[in-house]
Amino acid sequence: MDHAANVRPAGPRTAESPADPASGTQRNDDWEADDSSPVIQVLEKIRAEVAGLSGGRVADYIPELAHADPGLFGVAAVSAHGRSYCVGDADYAFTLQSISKPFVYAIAVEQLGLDVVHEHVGAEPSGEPFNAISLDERGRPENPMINAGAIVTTSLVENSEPGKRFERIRSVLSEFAGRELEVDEDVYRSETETGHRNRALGYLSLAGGVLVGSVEDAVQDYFRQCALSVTVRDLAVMAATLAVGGVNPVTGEQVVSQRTARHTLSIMSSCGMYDRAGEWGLRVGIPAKSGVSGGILAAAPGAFGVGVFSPPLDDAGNSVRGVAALERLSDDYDLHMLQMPAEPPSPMHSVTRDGTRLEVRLRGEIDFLAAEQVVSRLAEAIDDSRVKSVSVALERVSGLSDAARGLLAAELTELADAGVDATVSDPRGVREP
Ligand SMILES: NC(=O)CC[C@H](N)C(=O)O
Repeated sequence: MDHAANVRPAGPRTAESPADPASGTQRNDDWEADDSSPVIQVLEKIRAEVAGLSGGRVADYIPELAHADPGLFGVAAVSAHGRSYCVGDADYAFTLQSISKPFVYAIAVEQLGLDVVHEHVGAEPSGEPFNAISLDERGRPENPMINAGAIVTTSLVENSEPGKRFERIRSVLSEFAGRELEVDEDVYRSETETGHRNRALGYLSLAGGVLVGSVEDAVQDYFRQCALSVTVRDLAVMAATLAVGGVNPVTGEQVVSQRTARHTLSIMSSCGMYDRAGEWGLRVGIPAKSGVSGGILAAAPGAFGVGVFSPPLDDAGNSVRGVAALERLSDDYDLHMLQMPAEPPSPMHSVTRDGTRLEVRLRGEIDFLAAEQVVSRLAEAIDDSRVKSVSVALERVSGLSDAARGLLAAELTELADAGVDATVSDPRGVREP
């Protein structure tokens, strides 16, 4: 493969601001930071720190992958609002390999539902290498992130037109990336000529009664999904799409449901790094997926999508510099998913008492936790003999979750039962489901 031909021209590197920088919620088509951005400086610092790490080996069991230059390194981050930050060999194209697995899992879950998918494949970390020959006691591969489970997951993807299953996979993965992804035919050919262990895993799953259709069809589509060509920027957009509930933050397209995105992040966090999943959870704590070409995709929920690329792998098959870069990023910038969240602003804009009347003005997005604060404050009015009436103002509320709506309604009933006259002003209609 001619790697020079694989270098895409750099994308637009404008420093244009989003249309409404103050809102921070504006979707950005191709908004990419320039070198002066402090976020770029953060990524540059991480690149400098990991550049000297020399361990690891470039994968060669797929012969075409052996040509990769071990010195390549690229990292990209895309924010929940679609702004992108790229450093190093960010436009170098490589193949997705196992990073395709969570996305094909998302397609299967979206089409068939979680329960049907997991009749065919487990959801437990295997503690074994990605190409292990193992099925659980029910005859299912242990999870959809190891090869056996991924081949089964691919076999589950439905398409109304027979033989067009891969086209469906390619098109949804392209929606995740926000651009048309294409197969690297050299890598595909190289794996189909040598990937007999994956065929064996397919037959084992067929014998277990969990692979649907023909093994060769499933394995062919699996090899093609692994050979889709991407850059770290693509990985970061794909990760950001999972991190923000299935909506691509660059194109604005809802690719999968919020629930499917959450299921996918769950599987990535328990099984995405093969037999290093526990260590990864401890040191990085960001749902992630690695691939043997040297890519790692990491999705920090609600915050960032990150893509890293560096071909030399450790003995679990994870990029050595990629792992080190994500460890630093997580630790230095508090991206661990179990990091204590910052205290959110109070949902009460003001609480005032005027004689016998208590007025509570709420603000922002009210979720279950915020509503719990509000109802506990309203409940104090029942014990306060000075208060005869309560007014709750929702003018500044931008949204109420179903759970919050339920808590508020129950507390208003409590107040009424206790003889406190409660009124709600809701000019924006946020109490309507
Ligand atoms: N870990 C990986 O990236 C493995 C993917 C590769 N296509 C294989 O099946 O062996």
